Amino acid sequence: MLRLENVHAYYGLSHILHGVSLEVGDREIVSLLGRNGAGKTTTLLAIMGFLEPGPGTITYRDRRIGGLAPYRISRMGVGFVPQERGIFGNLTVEENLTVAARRGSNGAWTLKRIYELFPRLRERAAFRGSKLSGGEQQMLSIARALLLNPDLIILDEPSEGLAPLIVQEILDILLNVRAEGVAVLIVEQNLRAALRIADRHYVLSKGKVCFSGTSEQLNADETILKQHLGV
Ligand SMILES: Nc1ncnc2c1ncn2[C@@H]1O[C@H](COP(=O)(O)OP(=O)(O)OP(=O)(O)O)[C@@H](O)[C@H]1O
Repeated sequence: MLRLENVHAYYGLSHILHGVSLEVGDREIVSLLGRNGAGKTTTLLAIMGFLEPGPGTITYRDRRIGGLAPYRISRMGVGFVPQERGIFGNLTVEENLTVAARRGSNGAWTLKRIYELFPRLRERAAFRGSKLSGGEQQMLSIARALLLNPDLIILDEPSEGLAPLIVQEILDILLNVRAEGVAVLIVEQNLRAALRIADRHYVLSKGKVCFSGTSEQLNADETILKQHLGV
């Protein structure tokens, strides 16, 4: 569904990604791991069209998306949940959701279904975005991405700064989302969270993939765990 082949990315003159290749299949949950500064966020920004395209190819459903504007990539069915969450603090939860829904197609994800998946958001429907807890903001950000009816949802460290119980809740939501047919690419610092939900993992180091494999293979690779994941 999503394929990166030998992708390079730059911030000005700084060469950050040095030939990243990875794949996400239909209905798969794939994690992207690595230490701070390894290039995880940069990889997501390159996929979503926020960076000038460098050498390498990025394809989504066999169409090249490198160089397309972010809104076009999201309209093709790629939802993005950025690290800073991107919700409107001065709008209510329901307004945040209806603004997102209006931009989407008449697809499967409706406000009603979103409230079934996120009962907390229904309870908080009249609250302003800025009054939500970190976990609720993260849920709202995921809900907004789903209302665009994506086939693939990409998340940048959704567990960052959240209490373990809320992290569990968010991981359960992502498992439900996958059960509905949506593939997931998730950047994580939290190895346990990644091992819990992802089918396969990629580990980045200095802008290169230094490991790719299943949870079982990752758990068995002590060098990768020690050197690149600090376990
Ligand atoms: N806007 C920018 N301009 C220049 N360099 C940047 C910029 N953003 C990130 N970098 C550099 O790019 C490298 C990769 O950063 P990136 O944010 O992709 O890492 P990461 O793996 O997501 O780590 P983190 O968990 O810290 O977000 C780092 O060396 C970082 O300092």
